[in-house]
Amino acid sequence: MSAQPPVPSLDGLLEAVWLVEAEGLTVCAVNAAACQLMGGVPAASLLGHLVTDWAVSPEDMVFWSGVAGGAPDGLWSQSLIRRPDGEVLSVERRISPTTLADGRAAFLVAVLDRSREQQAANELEQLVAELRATLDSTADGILVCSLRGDVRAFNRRFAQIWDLPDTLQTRRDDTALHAHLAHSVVDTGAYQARLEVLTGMPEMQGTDTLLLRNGRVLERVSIPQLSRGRPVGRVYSFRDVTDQMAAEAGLKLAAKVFECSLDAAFIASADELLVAVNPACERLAQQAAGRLLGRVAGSLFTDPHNDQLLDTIRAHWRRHGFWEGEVWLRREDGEACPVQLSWVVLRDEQDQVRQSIGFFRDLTEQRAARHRIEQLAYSDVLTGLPNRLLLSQRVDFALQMARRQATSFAILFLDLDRFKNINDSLGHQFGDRVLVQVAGRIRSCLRDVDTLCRLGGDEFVVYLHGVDAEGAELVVGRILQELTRPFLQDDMNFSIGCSIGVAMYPQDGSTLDELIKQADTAMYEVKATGRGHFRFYRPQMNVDVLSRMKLETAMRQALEQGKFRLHYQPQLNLLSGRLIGAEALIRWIDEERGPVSPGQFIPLAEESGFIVQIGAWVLAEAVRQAVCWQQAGTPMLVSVNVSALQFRQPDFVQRVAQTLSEAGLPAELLELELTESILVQDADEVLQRLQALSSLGVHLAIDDFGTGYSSLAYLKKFPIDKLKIDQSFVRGLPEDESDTAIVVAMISMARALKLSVIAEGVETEAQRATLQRLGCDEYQGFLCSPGVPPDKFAHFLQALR
Ligand SMILES: Nc1nc2c(ncn2[C@@H]2O[C@H](COP(=O)(O)O[C@H]3[C@@H](O)[C@H](n4cnc5c(=O)[nH]c(N)nc54)O[C@@H]3COP(=O)(O)O)[C@@H](O)[C@H]2O)c(=O)[nH]1
Repeated sequence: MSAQPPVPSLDGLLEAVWLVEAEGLTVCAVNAAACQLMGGVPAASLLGHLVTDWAVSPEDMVFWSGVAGGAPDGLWSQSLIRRPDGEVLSVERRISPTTLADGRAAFLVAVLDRSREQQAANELEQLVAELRATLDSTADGILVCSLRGDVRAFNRRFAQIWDLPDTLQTRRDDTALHAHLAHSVVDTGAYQARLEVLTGMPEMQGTDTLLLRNGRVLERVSIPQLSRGRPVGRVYSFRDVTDQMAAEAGLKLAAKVFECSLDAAFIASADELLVAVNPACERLAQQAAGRLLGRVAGSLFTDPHNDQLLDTIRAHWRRHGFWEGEVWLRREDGEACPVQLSWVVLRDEQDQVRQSIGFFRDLTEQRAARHRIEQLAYSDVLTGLPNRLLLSQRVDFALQMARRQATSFAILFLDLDRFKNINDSLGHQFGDRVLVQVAGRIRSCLRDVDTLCRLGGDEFVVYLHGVDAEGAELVVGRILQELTRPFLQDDMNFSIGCSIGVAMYPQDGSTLDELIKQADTAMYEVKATGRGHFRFYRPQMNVDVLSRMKLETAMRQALEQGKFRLHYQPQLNLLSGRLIGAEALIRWIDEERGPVSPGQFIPLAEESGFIVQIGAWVLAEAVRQAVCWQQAGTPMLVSVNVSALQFRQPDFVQRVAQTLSEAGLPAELLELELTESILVQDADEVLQRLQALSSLGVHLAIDDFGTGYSSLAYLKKFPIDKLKIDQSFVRGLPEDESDTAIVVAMISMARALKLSVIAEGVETEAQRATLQRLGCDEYQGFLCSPGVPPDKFAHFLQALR
C-alpha cells in the first residue's frame, strides 16, 4: 500500500471523496466517508486502486478512458459504483479536475450515496406499476378526477364500459372525454346536473344509476379522494349492473309468479319442511301460511290407494327429479280435496337435495265434470238411470257369467199405459216429472244387483240378475203394484198403468238385443190385450207384432179407399124417452179381417198420429150426415168424438168452422165429445179454443167423465155444456154402492155447474130407472140401440122424436 500523496485534507467533507491521479488513474487519497461508503474498509485498502475498478456505468468508463487523451472538464451525474465487496451502489457522483500539491493533474471524485433514494424511487415506481395493474384488473371502471374535474386517471375497464374511442385513451383531452360520457347516457341533463352537485360538494359520497344509450345500466359510486384528510379529487367507480338487474328482475318476476299463481305452490327445504307457500296454497289448504310453514310438506297429501305415498315420490325423484300424480289434499276442515300435484326436487352440484318445489291444483271441478261426462255417456239425463250403453255393458258381463255358471236372468220391457195422454194433455215438463217418479218407484222394487235403464220416452228395461221365471214374476208383480198406487204431481192425483213384457235368458235369446226384442214383443201383447199386466215372451208373439204393423197399414189404406163408415147411436131424454142426439161411432169392415173394432184400431191410430186424419174424416162425414137429416126435415144433434191429438192441432177450431160452413150445418147441431185429458192441457190455450168453439155455437161435452182427472177447476172455467158419465160407472148400477155414489156425486156436480148429464152404456131397464131416479138427464146404450148405420137410424128419427 502506498502512502497518501500530499493532498488537501478531505476528512472534513461529509460526502465520500477520493483523489485520482490523472496519469495512472489510481486512487491516491480517500476520506473517512469514502471508507465508510466503500463498505467500512480501511483507507489503506483503497489507496492505489485503479478508479476504473469501481466504475460501472459506461459514462464513467468513457470518462476515465478519455482522461489519457487530455483532461476532461469533469462530470456530474447520477451513476453507479462497485464497492470492493462487489456491491453496486447508486450514487450521485461529481468528478472535478484538480492539481496535486506537487503539480500533477488529478481528479477529485465526490460521491453521495443515493442508493436509499434510488431504492425508494424504485419501490415507488413498482408501487405505481402495481397500482396501475390493480386498477386495470378491477372489475369496475375507475375514473379519478381533480376537484375541478380534470381527469387524473382511468383504468382499462372504464374505457371498456364507456366504450371510449382509442383517441381518448391515448391522448389526453378532458373536455372530449367528459363530453363523451355525457353523450353516452340517456338522460344527459340529469347526468350533468349530478356532476355539478358533486363538484360543488367535494366531500359528498353517492351512488346512483346511469342508463346508457346502448341499453347497458351502470351503477356509479362517487367518493372523494382524500389527501391528509382533505378532498383533493374524486374517484368514480362504474359497475355494469345490466345483467344483475335483469337477474333481479327475473327473480322479482318469479316471486310475483309464485305469489299470484292460481295454482297452489310451496317450497320445501332439503328435509322437506315447508319454507314458503303462496296465497293459493293457503286458500286451498284452508290454512294460513303461519300454520303451514315448518310442517312436513308430504303431510299435506294422502293417497287412499298408496299408504307409502312419500316413499313413492322420493323414489321417483331419485330417478326423474320430479313426481306428478293425483292425490288428496288434507284440509283444515278435515275434508280432503283431490289435487293434481307436481313436485320437483332441486339438487346442488354434489347431487344433494337442496329444495323442492310443489305445485298443486284443485281437481274437484274437473272430477265433477269428468263424472258428469261419464254420467252423460252412461246414463239417461232425465232420470239419471243407466242408459242402453251401460245396460249392455252390464248385461254382456252377466251373459258371460250366466254362460259359465249355467244360470238364468230376466229382461223386462216396461211401457207406461197411456203416458202419451199425460204428455199430450199436461205437457212434456209435467210428463218428465212423472217419469222421474216412475223411475224411482220401479227402482224401489229392485235389488242393487239389478239394473234399471230408461230406453227413452216411457220405455224402461230392467235386467233382473240371477232370477228364474218365478223370481221374475215376483218382481214384476211388485212393480205393477207399486205403479198402481196413485201419483201426486202438482196437486194433481192420477194413476198410471204399466205393461210389462218378460224375456228369460237363455230360452228367449242369447244377446241383450234379442232379449229386449222378445220382452218388447211380450209387452205389446199386453197392450193389445188390455194393458196393466205382464206377459212372458212366447214365440207366437212375434207373429202378433207383425199383425199390428199390418193392421196399421191396412187402416191407412182403408181411409184412402173410403172403407170407413159411421154408425150412430141414439141419445135419449131419460124422462120423455125422446131422441135428442146421435153419437157418431166409426166402423171399419176390412176385407181380410172382417169388422175391426175401433177399440182396436183407434189406439193404434192415436199412437201413430193417424188419428188426426181419421178424426177429420169423421167430423166431415158426421156433419154431412147431420145436413142430410136437416134437409130431410128431421134435424138432429150429432155428437163426434175428438181425440186429444186432434184437438191440439193449431187449426182445429178453424177446421171445425170450415167443415160446418162448407156443409152448411148450423153449429148448434154439432156436439164435440172431448176427453178429460184434453181439458187439463195448457189451460189458457184450451180455454181459448173452447171459447172459440162455443162462440161458433158448437156444443161441448166431456166424454168418459170420472175416468181421468175429474177436476172442478176446469169444469168451472170452461164453457162445457154436458158431462157424459162413463159406462164403467153405469155398469154397476143399481147394485154397486160406490158406483151409485159416484154417479150421484157427478150429477150433483153437474147440477151445481148447470151442466146437463148423459149416461152411456145403459144396457138394462134397472140402470135406466136408477139414472132417472138419480136425476140424470139423458142416456144412450144398448138398452135403446147400439150404433147403427144412417138408414137404420132414420127409424129412430121417425119413432122417437
Ligand atoms: N176418436 C174417435 N174415437 C172413436 C170414434 N168412434 C169410436 N171411437 C172410440 O172407440 C172406442 C170404441 O168404440 P166403440 O167400439 O164404437 O164403442 C162405443 C159404443 O159402441 C160402446 N157402447 C155404446 N153403448 C154401449 C153399451 O150399452 N154397452 C157397451 N158395452 N158398449 C156400448 O161404447 C163406445 C162409445 O164410447 P164413448 O166414445 O166413450 O161414448 C171408444 O172409446 C170410442 O170413443 C171416432 O169416430 N173417433
